[in-house]
Amino acid sequence: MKAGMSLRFSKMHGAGNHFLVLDRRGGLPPPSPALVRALADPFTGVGFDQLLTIEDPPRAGVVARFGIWNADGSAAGQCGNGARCVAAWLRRAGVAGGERFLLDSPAGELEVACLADGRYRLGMGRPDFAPARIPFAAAVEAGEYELNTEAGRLRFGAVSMGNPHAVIEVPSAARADVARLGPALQARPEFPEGVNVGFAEVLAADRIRLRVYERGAGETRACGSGACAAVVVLARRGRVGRHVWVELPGGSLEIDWPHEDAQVLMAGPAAFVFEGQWSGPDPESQE
Ligand SMILES: N[C@H](CCC[C@H](N)C(=O)O)C(=O)O
Repeated sequence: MKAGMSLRFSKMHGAGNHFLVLDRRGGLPPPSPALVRALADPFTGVGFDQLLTIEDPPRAGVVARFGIWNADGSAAGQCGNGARCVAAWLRRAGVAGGERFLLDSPAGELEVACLADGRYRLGMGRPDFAPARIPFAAAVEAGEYELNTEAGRLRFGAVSMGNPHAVIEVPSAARADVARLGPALQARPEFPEGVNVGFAEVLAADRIRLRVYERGAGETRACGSGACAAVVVLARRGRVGRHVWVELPGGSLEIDWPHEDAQVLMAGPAAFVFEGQWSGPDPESQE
């Protein structure tokens, strides 16, 4: 994008996980990492956890594709809360017509269902526990791992939901030292592409509390793929059932994982906050 740029965007959130939504279907080039960082600045930019782009669909039958950038400018493979906001954006724009449609994401196609209560339910794909595809450097797929970090020895489950997740079970999510343990695990070389770190407190077989220190964004008020990751890790451990309410600081998500080979279903809200226009110099020339 050239000097003296101007961008129209939508500001949205899904359970408090907040986004800038940029329509690229008119041929807008992908945002540079420098532009993402400039827009993410809460003081001189717009402020968000992720920037989501709306893009032309890769094939007939798919309504649109969306791209995902974390606030630090890094690209991501999946964003559950963001996918619901993209679905709401496409519905309001009249691009998506019916109650059910397909979206394409960097992690593949997602089935969207618009629920009568105003929430959106997404098929988030099947969890992948294979270390090589998380990616996580482990000799064998153990599901559960331990690592010595600068914040002490941590025990966690590891899984990909199209993006990498580590889930640590804690006695109290409120008292978890998220700001110290999250970066400590992310710093480990065993996660060569980084990792989103979830801190899960089991309240009942169908209810957990969760906080997530996200890759490229820090602690967010909610993480959709993180909620899916926490449920599948805890379900495999026998700590929760197959239908779980996940209570995050910004709201609740409803997760279903019918059986070991099934895809994970996530239902939750999507909200519009405001429409805006950003103008500024090309950050590429500033960095
Ligand atoms: N930070 C994540 C992307 C956003 C995921 C989260 N906001 C969600 O709702 O799934 C990553 O780098 O993999």
